[in-house]
Amino acid sequence: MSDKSIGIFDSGVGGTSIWKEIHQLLPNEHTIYLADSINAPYGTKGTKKITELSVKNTEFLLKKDCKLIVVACNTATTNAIDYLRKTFDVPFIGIEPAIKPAALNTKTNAVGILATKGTLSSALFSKTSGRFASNIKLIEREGTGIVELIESGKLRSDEMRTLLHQYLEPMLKAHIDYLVLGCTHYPYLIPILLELLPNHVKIIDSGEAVARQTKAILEKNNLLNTAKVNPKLEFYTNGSVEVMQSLLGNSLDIDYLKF
Ligand SMILES: N[C@@H](CCC(=O)O)C(=O)O
Repeated sequence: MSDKSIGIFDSGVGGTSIWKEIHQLLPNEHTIYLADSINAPYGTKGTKKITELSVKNTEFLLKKDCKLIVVACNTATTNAIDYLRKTFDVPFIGIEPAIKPAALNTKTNAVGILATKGTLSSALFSKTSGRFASNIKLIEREGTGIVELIESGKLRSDEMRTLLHQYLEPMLKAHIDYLVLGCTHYPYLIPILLELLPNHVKIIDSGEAVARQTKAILEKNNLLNTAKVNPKLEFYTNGSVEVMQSLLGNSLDIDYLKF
């Protein structure tokens, strides 16, 4: 049993989509979320820079005595998680695009994946796609510009619809029946994607799986918080508090903090 916090970080506000899944599954846990929005997007940076920023984020959360770190960013996971695990003595949970379930279930043998350049060009991604998707057509598109629009509060904008339309077009031409969201900012696009995609295309993201894995690792290490307390929910950002608030809503008792 441990009443320390779960630490969660992302290049910005996107990882709050993962935080929601974790909070829903583990409502007793104290959490500290770190949005490094000033350095977003990570997806256009190289592995060295992404690793450096991920180390800085981890150190921030460890100074706050977190018991486990969730890397709520596909780009940071695919580029830096090996290094983090080697460097810090704390359990890490990462997130990767959910290619496996899409590849196993596709009927058209064509799966679309939208992710950042940093994720799609990583060694971990090519290993995972080689392993699970070698027999299917994988239509990869870099979501250039999407993270920037979300970070600047332009989630529901004409610019966003234009970008998405452009990225989905080649996927629809290839008759995909699954679209994998390979960036934690993208679950916020689902309402718009549902309007743009035909009904038979299913959207998959990895949020729920990450929450289940977080629970399993806490259990395994005897770190679950079994006390019935009101959890402390702290959200640190070096960007806009308003954008973060707009994604999380007002119903939760959250402390928003600048750093
Ligand atoms: N949250 C994003 C990071 C995107 C970015 O900063 O480019 C991810 O999962 O990949």
